[in-house]
Amino acid sequence: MEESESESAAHVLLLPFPAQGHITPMLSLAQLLCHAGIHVTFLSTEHNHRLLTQRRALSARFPTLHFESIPDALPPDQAPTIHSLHDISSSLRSVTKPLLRDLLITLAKKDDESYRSTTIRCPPLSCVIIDGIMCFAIDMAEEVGIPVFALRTVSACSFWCYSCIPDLIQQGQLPFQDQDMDHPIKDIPGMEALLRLRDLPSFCRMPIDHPSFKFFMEQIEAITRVSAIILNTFDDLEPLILSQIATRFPKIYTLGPFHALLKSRVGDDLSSSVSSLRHEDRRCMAWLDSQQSGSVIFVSFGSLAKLSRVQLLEFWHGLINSGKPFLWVVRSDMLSSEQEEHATPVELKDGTKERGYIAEWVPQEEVLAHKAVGGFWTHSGWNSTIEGIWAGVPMLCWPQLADQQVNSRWVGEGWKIGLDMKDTCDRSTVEKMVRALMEEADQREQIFKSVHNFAKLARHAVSEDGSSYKNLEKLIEDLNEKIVM
Ligand SMILES: O=c1ccn([C@@H]2O[C@H](COP(=O)(O)OP(=O)(O)O[C@H]3O[C@H](CO)[C@@H](O)[C@H](O)[C@H]3O)[C@@H](O)[C@H]2O)c(=O)[nH]1
Repeated sequence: MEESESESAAHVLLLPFPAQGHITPMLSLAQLLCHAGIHVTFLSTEHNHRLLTQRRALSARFPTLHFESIPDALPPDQAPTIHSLHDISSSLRSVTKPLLRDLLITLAKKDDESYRSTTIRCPPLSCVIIDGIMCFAIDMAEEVGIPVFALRTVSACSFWCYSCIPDLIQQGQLPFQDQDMDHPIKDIPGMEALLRLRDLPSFCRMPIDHPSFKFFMEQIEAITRVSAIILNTFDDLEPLILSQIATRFPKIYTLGPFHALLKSRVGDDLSSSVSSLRHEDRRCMAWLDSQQSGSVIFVSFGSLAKLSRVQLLEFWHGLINSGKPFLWVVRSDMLSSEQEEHATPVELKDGTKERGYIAEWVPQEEVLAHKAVGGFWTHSGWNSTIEGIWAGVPMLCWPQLADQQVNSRWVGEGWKIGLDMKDTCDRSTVEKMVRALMEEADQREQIFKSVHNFAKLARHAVSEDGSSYKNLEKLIEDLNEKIVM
């Protein structure tokens, strides 16, 4: 192969947080930048590097995309889930952080040796884009003198809510104890009439000295030091909140929905599975083909959610009692650790045959686009939410962690594109909510109208005249300019 050289002089290191919901948007961003000729070093922890089986295909498609790995302290056989945010963040700090410093120094040198073997000449590192919860990397990049941007993989409304937590503490609204969970939160600008205590990010339910609370507070403080924020949202979805964020973060690039912008810019032939850390059960697509249009409720709680056996069975009974056909992603690591980890209750699988399909992992974007799917029961992870909006599918929300509490409130009461059933999980509520989402004509029509409107706005955002498309051009220009400066 002849030696070629990319036109871009920019070389960006992308540092995702090691979990599916963070790797997927970061890898979409990597492809968008490489498509514009920018050199990208995509740095995963060793464990996830091995699981990214499509690395070769991606590097062949994008010659300026380089995959690198960095050790963490997790056992090699550990499933790709976070058992504890605290464990993973302390392993990143103790093991990954010092190595990252050495890597940044190496990549920042001109004529870097590590790329001599490749056919593309790679310029010295010019920018680091970290996941917004990998803030320990800011110190390293500052030390080496490289600008840092942050990709925040949550919605703008969640990001803004996180940013306002220090204010709520200062005003004495947090921490809260034995208070009515429906107590309104009035002091988050832009969402005055919307949130209740139960809608705040889940760590707000913990004592202020809990490691998770401290972890998030550190990130909230540190992220104010980055030069720019990138968000997987689009301007027409969260305009008021984005203007609030701009009062504290002057440089924001909204590029969402990432997966749709990727298809719009790079092409339709890309599989949505390139970033998957798990094996997909594609047989579910044939099962969907056999179902009536709009009849199926798709149930997926993302890559991290844990359920107790009681919750799992309540959900299952509720689904069965609703009488709706369902496609349900039940990961083998989904039962909480004190339960039998790798057991899906036999009762559940056997009893499902006639009424639904249970899968370990599915091609979610394809499933949401299938005509048989008429509703999406989700944990309100941001990727799932924005994928649901893009697909125009009404949502039922059962949030569990972190930002999910905020997203589900916005889905139910902000955007009115679904129903929020947070903090409940008994079978009769599940049955009632599934029926309400799938059957109640007036309500369904309202939700449909609203979600279809946002799906239309999302299509505009990623088109050539749209905000996300233009913001990407601006980002590329700015990344390239940094080299000249
Ligand atoms: O069978 C499945 C199930 C999920 N997915 C994909 O996995 C991703 C899941 O992401 P998300 O919906 O955001 O959920 P989590 O995996 O829980 O993501 C974590 O990261 C998100 C982004 O920061 C946060 O919003 C969540 O709260 C946090 O739990 C999505 O792209 C899905 O399409 C599949 O491809 N197949």
